[in-house]
Amino acid sequence: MPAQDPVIRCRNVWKLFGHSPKNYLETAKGGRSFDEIRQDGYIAAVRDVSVDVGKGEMLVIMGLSGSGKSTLVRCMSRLVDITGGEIAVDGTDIMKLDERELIQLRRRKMGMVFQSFGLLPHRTVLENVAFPLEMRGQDRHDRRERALEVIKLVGLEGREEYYPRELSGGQQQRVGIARSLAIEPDIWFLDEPFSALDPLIRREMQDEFLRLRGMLGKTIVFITHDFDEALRLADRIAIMKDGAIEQCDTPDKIVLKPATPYVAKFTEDVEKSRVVHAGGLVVPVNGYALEGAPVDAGATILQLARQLVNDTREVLPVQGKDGAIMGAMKRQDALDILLGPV
Ligand SMILES: Nc1ncnc2c1ncn2[C@@H]1O[C@H](COP(=O)(O)OP(=O)(O)OP(=O)(O)O)[C@@H](O)[C@H]1O
Repeated sequence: MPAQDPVIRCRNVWKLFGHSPKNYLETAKGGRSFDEIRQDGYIAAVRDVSVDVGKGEMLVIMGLSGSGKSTLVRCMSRLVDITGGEIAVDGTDIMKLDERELIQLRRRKMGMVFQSFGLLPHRTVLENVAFPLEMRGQDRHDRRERALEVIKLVGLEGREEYYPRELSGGQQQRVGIARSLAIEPDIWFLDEPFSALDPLIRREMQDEFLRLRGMLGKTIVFITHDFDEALRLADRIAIMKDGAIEQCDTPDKIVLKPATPYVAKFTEDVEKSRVVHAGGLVVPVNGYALEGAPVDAGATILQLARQLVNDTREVLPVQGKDGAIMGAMKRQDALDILLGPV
Protein backbone atom coordinates (compact mmCIF):
# COMPACT_ATOMS: atom_id res chain seq x y z
CA MET A 1 0.00 0.00 0.00
CA PRO A 2 2.82 2.55 0.44
CA ALA A 3 0.80 5.73 0.44
CA GLN A 4 1.61 8.89 -1.49
CA ASP A 5 1.84 10.69 1.81
CA PRO A 6 3.56 8.35 4.20
CA VAL A 7 3.21 8.90 7.93
CA ILE A 8 6.75 7.56 8.38
CA ARG A 9 9.33 7.94 5.67
CA CYS A 10 12.79 6.41 6.04
CA ARG A 11 15.46 7.11 3.45
CA ASN A 12 18.84 5.38 3.45
CA VAL A 13 18.80 5.08 7.20
CA TRP A 14 21.93 3.80 8.92
CA LYS A 15 22.56 3.07 12.56
CA LEU A 16 26.07 2.01 13.40
CA PHE A 17 27.33 1.20 16.86
CA GLY A 18 31.02 1.81 17.50
CA HIS A 19 33.39 4.53 18.69
CA SER A 20 33.04 7.09 15.89
CA PRO A 21 30.21 5.91 13.67
CA LYS A 22 29.41 9.14 11.80
CA ASN A 23 32.97 9.63 10.58
CA TYR A 24 33.22 6.00 9.70
CA LEU A 25 29.99 6.06 7.71
CA GLU A 26 31.08 9.13 5.78
CA THR A 27 34.40 7.64 4.80
CA ALA A 28 33.12 4.15 4.20
CA LYS A 29 30.00 5.12 2.27
CA GLY A 30 29.47 3.12 -0.87
CA GLY A 31 29.06 -0.49 -0.25
CA ARG A 32 30.83 -2.01 2.72
CA SER A 33 29.14 -5.29 3.56
CA PHE A 34 27.83 -6.13 7.01
CA ASP A 35 30.85 -8.37 7.66
CA GLU A 36 33.37 -5.79 6.42
CA ILE A 37 31.80 -3.20 8.70
CA ARG A 38 32.10 -5.64 11.56
CA GLN A 39 35.75 -6.26 10.74
CA ASP A 40 36.23 -2.49 10.94
CA GLY A 41 34.91 -2.60 14.50
CA TYR A 42 31.32 -1.43 14.02
CA ILE A 43 27.92 -3.08 14.25
CA ALA A 44 25.57 -2.16 11.41
CA ALA A 45 22.33 -2.50 13.34
CA VAL A 46 20.41 -0.69 10.56
CA ARG A 47 21.91 -0.71 7.10
CA ASP A 48 20.70 1.63 4.38
CA VAL A 49 16.99 1.13 5.07
CA SER A 50 14.41 2.95 2.98
CA VAL A 51 10.79 2.25 3.78
CA ASP A 52 7.50 4.14 3.99
CA VAL A 53 4.62 3.44 6.31
CA GLY A 54 1.28 4.75 5.06
CA LYS A 55 -1.55 6.13 7.15
CA GLY A 56 -3.65 3.33 8.55
CA GLU A 57 -1.10 0.75 7.55
CA MET A 58 0.17 -2.09 9.73
CA LEU A 59 3.78 -2.80 8.83
CA VAL A 60 5.13 -5.91 10.48
CA ILE A 61 8.90 -6.28 10.85
CA MET A 62 10.35 -9.77 11.05
CA GLY A 63 13.85 -11.19 11.16
CA LEU A 64 16.12 -13.27 13.31
CA SER A 65 17.34 -12.07 16.67
CA GLY A 66 19.92 -9.32 16.17
CA SER A 67 18.80 -8.46 12.63
CA GLY A 68 18.03 -4.86 13.64
CA LYS A 69 14.25 -4.79 14.13
CA SER A 70 14.21 -3.04 17.50
CA THR A 71 16.89 -0.59 16.49
CA LEU A 72 14.99 0.38 13.34
CA VAL A 73 11.81 0.99 15.33
CA ARG A 74 13.78 2.97 17.92
CA CYS A 75 15.18 5.09 15.10
CA MET A 76 11.64 5.81 13.87
CA SER A 77 10.70 7.23 17.27
CA ARG A 78 14.18 8.71 17.73
CA LEU A 79 14.80 6.79 20.88
CA VAL A 80 18.15 6.32 19.21
CA ASP A 81 19.76 8.86 16.89
CA ILE A 82 20.50 7.61 13.42
CA THR A 83 24.02 7.68 12.02
CA GLY A 84 22.97 8.55 8.48
CA GLY A 85 19.95 9.03 6.24
CA GLU A 86 16.62 10.69 6.94
CA ILE A 87 13.48 9.90 8.87
CA ALA A 88 10.39 12.05 8.53
CA VAL A 89 7.21 11.65 10.58
CA ASP A 90 4.23 13.43 9.07
CA GLY A 91 6.63 15.30 6.85
CA THR A 92 8.85 16.52 9.72
CA ASP A 93 12.50 15.50 9.80
CA ILE A 94 12.69 14.10 13.33
CA MET A 95 16.46 14.55 13.52
CA LYS A 96 15.88 18.31 13.37
CA LEU A 97 13.60 18.41 16.41
CA ASP A 98 14.92 19.69 19.70
CA GLU A 99 14.32 17.81 22.94
CA ARG A 100 11.09 19.68 23.75
CA GLU A 101 9.61 19.19 20.29
CA LEU A 102 10.53 15.54 20.38
CA ILE A 103 8.76 15.05 23.71
CA GLN A 104 5.68 16.77 22.27
CA LEU A 105 5.74 14.56 19.20
CA ARG A 106 6.01 11.39 21.28
CA ARG A 107 3.38 12.52 23.74
CA ARG A 108 0.86 13.65 21.14
CA LYS A 109 1.36 11.21 18.33
CA MET A 110 3.25 8.12 19.34
CA GLY A 111 2.54 5.12 21.47
CA MET A 112 5.10 2.48 22.26
CA VAL A 113 4.92 -0.96 23.76
CA PHE A 114 8.18 -2.78 24.27
CA GLN A 115 9.12 -6.30 25.29
CA SER A 116 10.25 -5.10 28.67
CA PHE A 117 7.11 -3.65 30.05
CA GLY A 118 8.56 -0.42 31.39
CA LEU A 119 6.03 -0.08 34.20
CA LEU A 120 6.48 2.26 37.11
CA PRO A 121 7.05 -0.08 40.06
CA HIS A 122 5.67 2.22 42.77
CA ARG A 123 2.45 2.96 40.98
CA THR A 124 -0.61 0.76 40.83
CA VAL A 125 -2.05 -0.65 37.63
CA LEU A 126 -4.55 2.20 37.51
CA GLU A 127 -1.86 4.82 38.09
CA ASN A 128 0.44 3.26 35.51
CA VAL A 129 -2.27 3.28 32.86
CA ALA A 130 -3.38 6.81 33.71
CA PHE A 131 0.20 8.11 33.76
CA PRO A 132 0.47 9.22 30.11
CA LEU A 133 -2.91 10.94 30.44
CA GLU A 134 -1.58 12.79 33.46
CA MET A 135 1.44 13.83 31.37
CA ARG A 136 -0.98 15.17 28.80
CA GLY A 137 -2.65 17.28 31.45
CA GLN A 138 -6.01 15.49 31.38
CA ASP A 139 -8.09 16.04 34.51
CA ARG A 140 -8.17 13.43 37.25
CA HIS A 141 -11.73 12.24 36.71
CA ASP A 142 -11.38 11.81 32.94
CA ARG A 143 -8.12 9.96 33.15
CA ARG A 144 -9.50 7.60 35.77
CA GLU A 145 -12.52 6.84 33.58
CA ARG A 146 -10.37 6.22 30.53
CA ALA A 147 -7.86 4.10 32.46
CA LEU A 148 -10.65 1.95 33.90
CA GLU A 149 -12.07 1.47 30.41
CA VAL A 150 -8.82 0.19 28.88
CA ILE A 151 -7.95 -1.90 31.93
CA LYS A 152 -11.24 -3.67 31.35
CA LEU A 153 -10.45 -4.02 27.67
CA VAL A 154 -7.20 -5.88 28.37
CA GLY A 155 -8.94 -8.14 30.89
CA LEU A 156 -7.43 -6.76 34.09
CA GLU A 157 -10.63 -5.59 35.73
CA GLY A 158 -10.38 -6.09 39.49
CA ARG A 159 -6.60 -5.63 39.51
CA GLU A 160 -6.61 -1.83 39.32
CA GLU A 161 -4.99 -1.42 42.74
CA TYR A 162 -2.29 -4.07 42.29
CA TYR A 163 1.37 -3.15 41.93
CA PRO A 164 3.37 -4.48 38.95
CA ARG A 165 5.33 -6.90 41.17
CA GLU A 166 2.05 -8.56 42.15
CA LEU A 167 1.26 -9.41 38.52
CA SER A 168 2.43 -12.19 36.22
CA GLY A 169 4.59 -11.36 33.19
CA GLY A 170 1.61 -11.57 30.86
CA GLN A 171 -0.47 -9.33 33.11
CA GLN A 172 2.32 -6.77 33.28
CA GLN A 173 2.50 -6.82 29.50
CA ARG A 174 -1.22 -6.14 29.38
CA VAL A 175 -0.76 -3.12 31.64
CA GLY A 176 1.82 -1.84 29.13
CA ILE A 177 -0.66 -2.38 26.31
CA ALA A 178 -3.45 -0.69 28.27
CA ARG A 179 -1.24 2.29 28.98
CA SER A 180 -0.58 2.74 25.32
CA LEU A 181 -4.21 2.16 24.35
CA ALA A 182 -5.31 4.80 26.84
CA ILE A 183 -3.90 7.62 24.76
CA GLU A 184 -4.91 6.30 21.34
CA PRO A 185 -1.88 7.65 19.54
CA ASP A 186 -1.86 8.07 15.77
CA ILE A 187 1.28 6.00 15.42
CA TRP A 188 2.06 2.88 17.36
CA PHE A 189 5.43 1.19 17.75
CA LEU A 190 4.98 -2.28 19.11
CA ASP A 191 8.04 -4.40 19.81
CA GLU A 192 6.79 -7.93 20.43
CA PRO A 193 3.98 -6.57 22.56
CA PHE A 194 2.22 -9.91 22.96
CA SER A 195 5.20 -12.19 23.55
CA ALA A 196 4.24 -12.96 27.17
CA LEU A 197 0.53 -13.51 26.53
CA ASP A 198 -1.20 -16.86 26.31
CA PRO A 199 -2.84 -17.66 22.97
CA LEU A 200 -6.40 -16.66 23.80
CA ILE A 201 -5.66 -13.22 25.19
CA ARG A 202 -3.02 -12.77 22.50
CA ARG A 203 -5.67 -13.21 19.85
CA GLU A 204 -7.97 -10.76 21.60
CA MET A 205 -5.19 -8.17 21.70
CA GLN A 206 -4.45 -8.75 18.01
CA ASP A 207 -8.14 -8.19 17.26
CA GLU A 208 -8.09 -4.98 19.27
CA PHE A 209 -5.20 -3.58 17.24
CA LEU A 210 -6.82 -4.69 14.00
CA ARG A 211 -9.95 -2.85 15.06
CA LEU A 212 -8.01 0.30 15.91
CA ARG A 213 -6.22 0.22 12.61
CA GLY A 214 -9.38 -0.48 10.65
CA MET A 215 -11.80 1.86 12.40
CA LEU A 216 -9.58 4.67 13.53
CA GLY A 217 -6.97 4.59 10.78
CA LYS A 218 -4.06 4.20 13.19
CA THR A 219 -0.62 3.56 11.78
CA ILE A 220 1.18 0.63 13.35
CA VAL A 221 4.73 -0.69 13.15
CA PHE A 222 4.81 -4.07 14.77
CA ILE A 223 7.71 -6.41 15.50
CA THR A 224 7.07 -10.08 15.94
CA HIS A 225 8.88 -13.41 15.71
CA ASP A 226 5.64 -15.20 15.07
CA PHE A 227 4.81 -15.67 11.42
CA ASP A 228 1.18 -16.52 12.13
CA GLU A 229 0.82 -13.27 14.01
CA ALA A 230 2.46 -11.39 11.14
CA LEU A 231 0.12 -12.96 8.62
CA ARG A 232 -2.91 -12.12 10.70
CA LEU A 233 -1.98 -8.50 11.16
CA ALA A 234 0.23 -7.29 8.36
CA ASP A 235 -0.64 -5.17 5.38
CA ARG A 236 3.02 -5.55 4.51
CA ILE A 237 5.85 -7.52 6.05
CA ALA A 238 9.44 -6.26 6.09
CA ILE A 239 11.99 -9.04 6.47
CA MET A 240 15.31 -7.91 7.91
CA LYS A 241 18.73 -9.53 7.79
CA ASP A 242 21.99 -8.04 9.07
CA GLY A 243 20.39 -4.60 9.49
CA ALA A 244 18.96 -4.39 5.97
CA ILE A 245 15.44 -4.98 4.69
CA GLU A 246 15.61 -7.93 2.31
CA GLN A 247 12.02 -7.53 1.15
CA CYS A 248 9.04 -5.43 2.14
CA ASP A 249 5.84 -6.61 0.56
CA THR A 250 2.35 -7.97 1.10
CA PRO A 251 2.22 -11.40 2.73
CA ASP A 252 1.00 -12.86 -0.59
CA LYS A 253 4.02 -11.54 -2.47
CA ILE A 254 6.51 -12.48 0.24
CA VAL A 255 5.32 -16.06 0.00
CA LEU A 256 4.73 -16.23 -3.76
CA LYS A 257 7.66 -14.16 -4.97
CA PRO A 258 10.43 -14.07 -2.38
CA ALA A 259 12.94 -11.46 -3.51
CA THR A 260 16.01 -13.25 -2.20
CA PRO A 261 17.00 -16.82 -1.30
CA TYR A 262 17.02 -15.68 2.34
CA VAL A 263 13.35 -14.64 2.22
CA ALA A 264 12.50 -17.91 0.47
CA LYS A 265 14.22 -19.82 3.25
CA PHE A 266 12.57 -17.69 5.90
CA THR A 267 9.11 -18.51 4.57
CA GLU A 268 9.66 -22.08 3.39
CA ASP A 269 7.71 -23.68 6.23
CA VAL A 270 4.70 -21.41 5.83
CA GLU A 271 1.60 -23.16 4.60
CA LYS A 272 1.13 -21.10 1.46
CA SER A 273 -2.55 -21.89 0.98
CA ARG A 274 -3.31 -20.12 4.28
CA VAL A 275 -1.49 -16.98 3.17
CA VAL A 276 -2.16 -16.57 -0.51
CA HIS A 277 -5.47 -15.03 -1.55
CA ALA A 278 -7.30 -15.48 -4.83
CA GLY A 279 -6.48 -11.82 -5.49
CA GLY A 280 -2.77 -12.65 -5.28
CA LEU A 281 -3.05 -15.09 -8.20
CA VAL A 282 -5.04 -12.87 -10.54
CA VAL A 283 -3.92 -12.72 -14.17
CA PRO A 284 -5.44 -10.50 -16.87
CA VAL A 285 -8.62 -11.83 -18.41
CA ASN A 286 -7.18 -11.56 -21.95
CA GLY A 287 -8.04 -14.59 -23.97
CA TYR A 288 -9.87 -16.44 -21.21
CA ALA A 289 -13.58 -17.07 -21.43
CA LEU A 290 -14.79 -16.32 -17.94
CA GLU A 291 -17.87 -18.23 -16.92
CA GLY A 292 -19.83 -18.95 -13.81
CA ALA A 293 -19.74 -17.62 -10.27
CA PRO A 294 -16.70 -15.56 -9.28
CA VAL A 295 -14.55 -16.18 -6.22
CA ASP A 296 -13.72 -13.42 -3.75
CA ALA A 297 -10.29 -11.85 -4.12
CA GLY A 298 -9.99 -11.79 -0.32
CA ALA A 299 -10.54 -15.54 0.12
CA THR A 300 -7.46 -17.62 0.87
CA ILE A 301 -6.70 -20.61 -1.31
CA LEU A 302 -7.34 -22.81 1.71
CA GLN A 303 -10.80 -21.33 2.15
CA LEU A 304 -11.47 -22.11 -1.52
CA ALA A 305 -10.03 -25.63 -1.30
CA ARG A 306 -13.25 -27.59 -1.63
CA GLN A 307 -14.43 -25.51 -4.55
CA LEU A 308 -11.06 -25.71 -6.29
CA VAL A 309 -11.04 -29.46 -6.10
CA ASN A 310 -14.63 -29.86 -7.31
CA ASP A 311 -14.76 -27.09 -9.92
CA THR A 312 -14.16 -28.06 -13.52
CA ARG A 313 -13.40 -24.63 -14.95
CA GLU A 314 -9.88 -23.96 -16.13
CA VAL A 315 -10.05 -20.33 -15.00
CA LEU A 316 -12.24 -18.70 -12.39
CA PRO A 317 -13.32 -15.06 -12.39
CA VAL A 318 -12.08 -13.16 -9.33
CA GLN A 319 -14.12 -10.33 -7.91
CA GLY A 320 -12.82 -7.49 -5.76
CA LYS A 321 -14.42 -5.91 -2.70
CA ASP A 322 -16.47 -3.60 -4.91
CA GLY A 323 -17.96 -6.57 -6.76
CA ALA A 324 -16.14 -5.80 -10.02
CA ILE A 325 -14.23 -8.57 -11.79
CA MET A 326 -10.49 -8.01 -11.28
CA GLY A 327 -9.28 -10.75 -13.56
CA ALA A 328 -8.94 -14.50 -13.71
CA MET A 329 -7.37 -17.11 -11.50
CA LYS A 330 -6.05 -20.24 -13.16
CA ARG A 331 -7.39 -23.14 -11.19
CA GLN A 332 -4.14 -25.05 -11.67
CA ASP A 333 -2.13 -22.21 -10.08
CA ALA A 334 -4.36 -22.36 -7.04
CA LEU A 335 -4.21 -26.16 -6.89
CA ASP A 336 -0.41 -26.02 -7.05
CA ILE A 337 -0.46 -23.85 -3.97
CA LEU A 338 -2.93 -26.08 -2.23
CA LEU A 339 -1.30 -29.40 -3.04
CA GLY A 340 2.23 -28.40 -4.00
CA PRO A 341 3.38 -28.48 -7.64
CA VAL A 342 3.39 -31.89 -9.35
N1 LIG B 1 23.22 0.04 22.33
C1 LIG B 1 23.85 -0.83 21.54
N2 LIG B 1 25.19 -0.89 21.50
C2 LIG B 1 25.86 -1.76 20.70
N3 LIG B 1 25.23 -2.64 19.89
C3 LIG B 1 23.89 -2.64 19.88
C4 LIG B 1 23.13 -1.74 20.71
N4 LIG B 1 21.81 -1.97 20.48
C5 LIG B 1 21.76 -2.97 19.56
N5 LIG B 1 22.99 -3.36 19.20
C6 LIG B 1 23.34 -4.38 18.21
O1 LIG B 1 22.62 -4.11 17.03
C7 LIG B 1 22.19 -5.31 16.41
C8 LIG B 1 20.69 -5.24 16.21
O2 LIG B 1 20.03 -5.30 17.47
P1 LIG B 1 18.44 -5.23 17.62
O3 LIG B 1 18.13 -5.24 19.07
O4 LIG B 1 17.93 -4.11 16.81
O5 LIG B 1 18.00 -6.61 16.95
P2 LIG B 1 16.56 -7.31 16.94
O6 LIG B 1 16.37 -7.81 15.55
O7 LIG B 1 15.54 -6.39 17.47
O8 LIG B 1 16.81 -8.52 17.93
P3 LIG B 1 15.77 -9.29 18.92
O9 LIG B 1 14.81 -10.02 18.04
O10 LIG B 1 16.69 -10.23 19.66
O11 LIG B 1 15.12 -8.26 19.79
C9 LIG B 1 22.65 -6.46 17.31
O12 LIG B 1 23.83 -6.97 16.79
C10 LIG B 1 22.88 -5.77 18.64
O13 LIG B 1 23.87 -6.45 19.37
